[in-house]
Amino acid sequence: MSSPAATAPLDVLAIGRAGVDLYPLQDGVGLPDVSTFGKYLGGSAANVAVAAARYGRSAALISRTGADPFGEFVRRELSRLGVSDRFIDVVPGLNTPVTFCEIFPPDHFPLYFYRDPIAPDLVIRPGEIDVDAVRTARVFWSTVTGLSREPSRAAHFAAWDARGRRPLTVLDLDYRPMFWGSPDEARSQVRAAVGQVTVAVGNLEECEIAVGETDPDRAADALLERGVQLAIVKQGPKGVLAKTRERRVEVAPFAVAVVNGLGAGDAFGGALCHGLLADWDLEETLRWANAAGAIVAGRRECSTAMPGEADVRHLLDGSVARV
Ligand SMILES: Nc1ncnc2c1ncn2[C@@H]1O[C@H](COP(=O)(O)OP(=O)(O)O)[C@@H](O)[C@H]1O
Ligand SMILES: O=C(O)C[C@@H](O)[C@H](O)C(=O)COP(=O)(O)O
Repeated sequence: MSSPAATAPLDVLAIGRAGVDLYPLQDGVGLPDVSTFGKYLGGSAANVAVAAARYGRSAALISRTGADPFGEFVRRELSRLGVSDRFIDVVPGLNTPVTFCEIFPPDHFPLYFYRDPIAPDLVIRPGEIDVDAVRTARVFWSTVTGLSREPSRAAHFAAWDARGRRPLTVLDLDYRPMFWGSPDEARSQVRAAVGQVTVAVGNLEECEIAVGETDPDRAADALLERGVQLAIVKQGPKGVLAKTRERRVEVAPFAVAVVNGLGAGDAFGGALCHGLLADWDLEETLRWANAAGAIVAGRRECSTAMPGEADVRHLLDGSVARV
């Protein structure tokens, strides 16, 4: 795969976490008993960019790594997987983040993030944002982790200011409690961020942080009331609800034998970008995104597990029964 030309507007520009996922090669055991690990590109925003690139979309990631061999791996792997690394800088003195998980199918996948004292992706400064790239990207994708610390928080707001709430400005509500001082701190930052975007996507726990609602319909309505044009509430193996001012669409999930549910949300995100860019009907886009999520839930890792068009079509064409 080739990286997009530096001058052309990107289909998808994401900003956020990039790192190394070290995932157990044994399932059903805790980390004290795991003996071997696989090494994969990780980080939610990186995964979404890779997922979009899999469908032929031009994609780039704004992020940072440490000045270490894992940082080199992240940049090399992004490029190999079709995501431009031209907005990835090195932060001297910090380590590239490493993430471990435990794999207890079908529904228990605890994550262990090693991002202390601060992850390089949280030291992106406002003046370092390529505002032209942010303004012209067809999709600008961000996640709420970027709001958890300065200077990254100011950099996100600078990017949104430059973009001016232009469609398709997406916020992944991706709330990870361990990155925040308190849920209340997250609430106030995420609420301010919702007012900058046109699409919000999150699960029920994340919607509670964003708008104080845990009922899917009420959560979507509350996001729309804050000026979002498309609100998407993911419910894991229960599927997804999406609302615009005119429409309410609910799409069932696909049944899969779950290996590792981590990464399903990012697969959903990359597929969502693809469907929105293609201007597909909302229901069709969500069916595609659910299928992509299910495929990754059926695989061990995240980035390199992202499906291509043929994989998704295979599932959509009914080769595997729907729930
Ligand atoms: N166990 C599963 N079986 C089938 N589909 C799944 C499963 N987990 C997730 N998905 C699909 O992936 C989408 C995103 O996953 P979800 O777990 O809701 O995201 P997140 O990881 O961000 O919370 C879901 O809407 C669903 O369609
Ligand atoms: O997001 C991270 O920093 C690590 C990811 O690579 C990770 O595996 C993950 O949590 C995926 O997120 P999800 O798609 O929301 O399950």
